[in-house]
Amino acid sequence: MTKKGTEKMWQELLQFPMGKRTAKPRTTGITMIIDKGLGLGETRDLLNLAGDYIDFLKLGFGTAALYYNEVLEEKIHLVTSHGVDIYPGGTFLEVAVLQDKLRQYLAMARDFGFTAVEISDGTIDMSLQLRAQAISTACEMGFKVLSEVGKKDPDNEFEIKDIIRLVNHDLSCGACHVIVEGRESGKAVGLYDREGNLIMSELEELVYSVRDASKLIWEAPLKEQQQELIIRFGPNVNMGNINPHEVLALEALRAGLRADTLKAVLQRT
Ligand SMILES: O=C(O)[C@H](CS(=O)(=O)O)OP(=O)(O)O
Repeated sequence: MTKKGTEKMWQELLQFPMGKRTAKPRTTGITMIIDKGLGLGETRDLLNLAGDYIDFLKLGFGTAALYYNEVLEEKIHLVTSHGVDIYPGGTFLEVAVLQDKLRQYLAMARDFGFTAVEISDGTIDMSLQLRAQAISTACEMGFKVLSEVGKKDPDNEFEIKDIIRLVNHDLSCGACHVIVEGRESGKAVGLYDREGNLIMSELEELVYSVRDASKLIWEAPLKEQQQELIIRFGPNVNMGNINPHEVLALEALRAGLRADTLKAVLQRT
């Protein structure tokens, strides 16, 4: 029995997703996963199981540099053939910027077949001018451009007003989405406190002040964060840095097929 067939059978019996869930290709309700080294077989399994629920796959950090060429090319082909955009981690671009090789980096990423890139300065310093130039050059080269706001070092954090300014800047330069930093850990970074709780006053200020909050992708690696974002924004909130093994679990949260969001999502139906 095909997956579609199975889903249809359940849907004849039960109404879900509760809340209106967007379908691919999506502009809201995006799920971005962080891939820290899935092999080809694992990637194929993941896409066969959950490809409908994945919009972007990030090859975390600089792991793209560590693949055998043929494996990377095959993986990119496999991922894109499932309608999923693929891009190297922002840290890899930061390495290229530090070495003054931005254009060459973008050209190589395009030659490999990456469909998106991330422009970030989580670890390095980047002038606004260079940031604007990086975003517009990548757009001209045909990439979907995701920018990211936030620093990885908790002692060198941006203030919320700086984050707001950068989000608006990046959207005006052509970024299709702006990622709000949350790292893999989801703790003591961006809008998360040391325990991983969302600092709601900052979140509300950000959402209220940016020109289009629907373009934000919240890095939310922990279930409690995903739950809180769905309760605040609904099933079609954009979320990133999702563990590949938790894509269906997140989709169940979005659809109200999990105790943690069942009532909240039902209320929106
Ligand atoms: O993949 C990366 O480069 C990092 C991962 S983490 O923040 O170091 O956990 O994320 P990015 O959002 O791309 O900067």
